[in-house]
Amino acid sequence: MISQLRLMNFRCFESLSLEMNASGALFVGDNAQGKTSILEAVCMLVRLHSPRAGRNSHMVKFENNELGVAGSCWDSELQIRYSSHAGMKLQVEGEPVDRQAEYLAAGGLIVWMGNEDIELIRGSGSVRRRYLDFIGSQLSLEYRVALVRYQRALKSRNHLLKDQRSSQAELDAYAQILIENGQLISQQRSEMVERLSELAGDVQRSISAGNETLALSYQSGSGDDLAENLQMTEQRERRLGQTVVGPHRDELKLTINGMPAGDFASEGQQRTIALALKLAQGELLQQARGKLPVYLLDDIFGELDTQRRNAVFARLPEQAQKLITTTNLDWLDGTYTEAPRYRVSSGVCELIE
Ligand SMILES: Nc1ncnc2c1ncn2[C@@H]1O[C@H](COP(=O)(O)OP(=O)(O)OP(=O)(O)O)[C@@H](O)[C@H]1O
Repeated sequence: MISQLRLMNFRCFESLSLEMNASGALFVGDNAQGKTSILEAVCMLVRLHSPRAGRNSHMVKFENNELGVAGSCWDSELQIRYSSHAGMKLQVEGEPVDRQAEYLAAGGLIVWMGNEDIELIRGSGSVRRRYLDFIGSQLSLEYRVALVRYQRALKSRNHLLKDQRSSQAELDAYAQILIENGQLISQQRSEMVERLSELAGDVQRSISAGNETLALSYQSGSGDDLAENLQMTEQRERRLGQTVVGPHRDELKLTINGMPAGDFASEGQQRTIALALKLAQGELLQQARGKLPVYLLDDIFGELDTQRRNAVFARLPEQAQKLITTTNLDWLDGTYTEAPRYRVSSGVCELIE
């Protein structure tokens, strides 16, 4: 769990210092006041990952050069400093660490739930691959390392494929990195999807009162043999200037009652599927890692009908720390009363007595 969070020049916060208890907190405020930024900072601190910033520089408060995020997570004291000229500087227990993998070894777990999760059903395959990658990276450091290597090699190989002068030896060298790391990624994604399908199917059944069958399946973008397929497609790849086989072309297929969810699920069913996928993520992480994730719930409860809201609360582990943002407390009918409440306004966060 997170017991302390400190921010400096993060988004609209010049500074913030929060002590948190095991149950979590409710952050209440109008739109654009800084609620989501607090959850984003927690996600950065624990996983070095922002669910919404394309670039780290976007998180630095306007007209400043450097941001700081620090805090106490799962009994480790963590600190991030970032500036565009010096990049990311990390510390664990007050000691600098050079590698992100070393920082992440502290091993905190996060589930982020937000209204944009509906894109998991409606959006492109990249949204679903990111969902799997965020889980995979929390399940094993090995997965994260393979993913980073794969993505770097893919970028370099695509660059070479666009250049007529690039040599076969160079292309082969990058293909080898894709093969080595791609196999691990495919293998782990396939195992993850099998377990997620069971868990998400169960959540969907409980939220829909047993009426709906949700199933997940993994469709490999590598074919049966990535090495062979890379060789076979190389001429086409040279023409197109990009690598066309590999895990970056994987799909996570979602079906509801046997039909593709993106094409046939109603708006309400899609919302339930999005919840089911995220709740399944939490259950998988908990089972595999033997500890509870922190749940970051970004403004979802005001949007949900009572039945779905109750179903989500019933499914969230009681002991898990939950950080919840909301624009109003109208929905809070005794469901979640024990957590401290904070008012967030123009980048200032104050405890509501
Ligand atoms: N780098 C930045 N520096 C300063 N302010 C920023 C930066 N990035 C975003 N903001 C601003 O911070 C404010 C808070 O954004 P945030 O998304 O945290 O609000 P919110 O309270 O969650 O709003 P909503 O309820 O609409 O989701 C917004 O006004 C946004 O424009």
